[in-house]
Amino acid sequence: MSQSLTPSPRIIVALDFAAQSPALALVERLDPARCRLKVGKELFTRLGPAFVEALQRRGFEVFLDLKFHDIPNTVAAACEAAADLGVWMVNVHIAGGSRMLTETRERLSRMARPPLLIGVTVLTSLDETDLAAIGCPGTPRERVLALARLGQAAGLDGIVCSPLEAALARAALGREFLLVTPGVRPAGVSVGDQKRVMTPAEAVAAGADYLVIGRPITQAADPLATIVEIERELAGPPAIP
Ligand SMILES: O=c1ccn([C@@H]2O[C@H](COP(=O)(O)O)[C@@H](O)[C@H]2O)c(=O)[nH]1
Repeated sequence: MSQSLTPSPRIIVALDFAAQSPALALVERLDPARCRLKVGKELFTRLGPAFVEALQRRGFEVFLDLKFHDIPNTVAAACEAAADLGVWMVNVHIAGGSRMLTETRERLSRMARPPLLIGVTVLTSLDETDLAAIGCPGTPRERVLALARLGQAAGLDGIVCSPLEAALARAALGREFLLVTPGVRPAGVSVGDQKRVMTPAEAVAAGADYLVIGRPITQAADPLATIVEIERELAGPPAIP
């Protein structure tokens, strides 16, 4: 899959809300030319496919972030169901294994307009100590790279990683492989439950294609202005005449 060198829009707003009305109130203030939307486990469990369709009717491309992790047939079928919704991007946990990935890749590739298939490497809320506690020795960087290579070999379109691993992943996996990075915080904003974070400009400089940003935008007094501010940060300082 060929990608533009500067995918536009780069910002994916994570819609993590407990109900439809605050989520739609935020969406009404956003612009599909400036961001895509991510629907995760909380809203999808509450509202289901109808909510995704409502966002798409408003002109937004949707990343359905359900991070499937199950046996190959189950994950492949779930991704087909997501594709039937017409979403732009879906994801699975690469730790589900090579057969799960290849089966999903094959089944999506048979569809007329498959979504981008992205693999989660190491959640951005985990550090080396957390990994050790779940029986995974080594650094997040080592594990991200190993999982990313498995995902690339299975034909995924890209990975979810933290911006801290983006440069390493970009160097190892090439320009075409998509890097989707949560764990993004504008300077001075609370990191919350995230552990591996960078600013938007640092993430893009490191090689990230798409920035997943939730609370810094959804909890801002003016979410669209926050997006515009992040876009300015990404564009860099104005040229000196
Ligand atoms: O490793 C991962 C994978 C997914 N996420 C999701 O991204 C957003 C981040 O939200 P913030 O409010 O900007 O922290 C959230 O929906 C997560 O489920 C992630 O953070 N890390």
